[in-house]
This record gives sequence, structure tokens and C-alpha cells, in this order.
Amino acid sequence: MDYITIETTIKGPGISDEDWNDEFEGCNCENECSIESACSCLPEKANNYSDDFRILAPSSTRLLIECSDNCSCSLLPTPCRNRVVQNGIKKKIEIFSTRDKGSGVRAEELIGAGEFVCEYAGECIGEEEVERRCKEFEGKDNYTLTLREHFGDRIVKTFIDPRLHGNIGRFLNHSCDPNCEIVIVRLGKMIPIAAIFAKRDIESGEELCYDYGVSGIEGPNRKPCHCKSATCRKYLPMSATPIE
Ligand SMILES: C[S@@+](CC[C@H](N)C(=O)[O-])C[C@H]1O[C@@H](n2cnc3c(N)ncnc32)[C@H](O)[C@@H]1O
Repeated sequence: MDYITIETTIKGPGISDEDWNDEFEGCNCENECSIESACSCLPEKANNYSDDFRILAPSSTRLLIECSDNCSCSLLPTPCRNRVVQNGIKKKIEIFSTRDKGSGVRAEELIGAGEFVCEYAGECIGEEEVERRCKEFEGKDNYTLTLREHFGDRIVKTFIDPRLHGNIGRFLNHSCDPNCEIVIVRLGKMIPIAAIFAKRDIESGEELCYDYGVSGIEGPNRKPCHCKSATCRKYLPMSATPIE
């Protein structure tokens, strides 16, 4: 299927300019950004990445903010350690044809645990547009990823759809015992993006997969899972609609 290739998530229908352009002030670090320098991009008082740019303690509840053009570290001669996802794909990965899951993505070199693989890039779209696209593309593969974040009692959902505009991330298949995971990252803006990191060391040639989620649909429309892991849940964990 045709789609337009993008490197990072773009603003799509249903997202206001105000929300899209809501940026953080940026840090004032005069030395390397870290908790020691009290970098304001590290509000959780923990470094996001190790010295060799591997993600530290990924968690669905942690606010992971990377430094940006608004930060003083942009002017430092040495590269800031709090910038990984924004630097793009560094590991060699390729699209290939799987036996029973359509296309997939595999490693072409060793990817270490915690290393960044690629962004799940797409259009960031609003809820009404998600519903409209669900109807328009009914019965076809569902690509919309829902990022759910808890802010106090509020659950904020961000929808990323790579169906029309996307990158290699849209080809990663589901596994019930995955070697990758999706991490919510902010690149100097309040609107988050979805970044895929290795959960463990991945050998060259291994297929890259993440867990599509815990929810599942019942009934005739559910799809059998072909991940072949010992802990396979038998059906793809996809919601009937990404809004749920
Ligand atoms: C985001 S796409 C992944 C890329 C897709 N394989 C392709 O060729 O474009 C999701 C679709 O891939 C297929 N898929 C992904 N993981 C699968 C799995 N574990 N078992 C069976 N089909 C899978 C399903 O058709 C699903 O709707």
C-alpha cells in the first residue's frame, strides 16, 4: 500500500496549532545535561539515557523529555546526552516479507538492550478523525497507535496514524513476547511521540516486534496471532477502535 515517507510525526487533522506548538521553555545547562546539572528537561530527577545512549528504566508513567532547540545545551560544543530519538535511526534495520504476518522489520546488526530502534512516525490526529478513518478503512489493517497517559485522574490519549504518512515503524508486527517496546517521548514539545526501543539484546536477522497492547476484540473480526511465542495469547490484542 502506498504511503508518504516521513522521518518524524507530523500534525494531522484534528490537532490545533496551539496544541501542536506548545513547547517547553528549555534548559539552561552550561555543562552536560544530567541530574547533577539539575537539567530542567529531567523533571523526574533521573537521567533518561546512559552515556552510551541507551534508555534507562523505561516506564509508561515516566515523563521522558529530550532537550531541544530551546535549550542552552544546543550551544555546547559536545553533543547533549539527553537527545536520542530526535537524532533518528542509527541501527541497521530492514523491511522483509514474513511467512504469515505480511511485511515485518528485522535487525541487520546486533541491537543492544535499551538502544533506540526507530520512531513509530505518523500523523498525529484527533479523535473524530480516528473515527472517520476507522470507517473509511474498515476491514483493512489498523495502524493507529493510541498513546495513553495518566495526569492525575485524567487519561490523555494521543493518536498516531502512519497509514497515509509513516516510516519503517509501521511495519513492526506484534509479539506476545516482544523484543522491543514503545516509549512515549517528548521532543521539546508537550505533544508526545512514540519511540521504539530494544527491550533486550537483539541478534542480527531477528524480527523486531512489540506488544500491541492488552485489550482485545471478541467475535469473528478478531485476528489470530502468529507470533509463535510460548506465551502467545492466540489473538491480536487490538481494540475494536483505537478510541477505547
Ligand atoms: C501495523 S501492521 C504491521 C505491518 C503489517 N504486517 C504490514 O504488512 O503492513 C499490523 C498488521 O500486521 C499483521 N500482524 C501484525 N502482527 C501480527 C501477528 N503477531 N500475527 C498475525 N498478524 C500480525 C496484522 O494483519 C495487523 O493488522
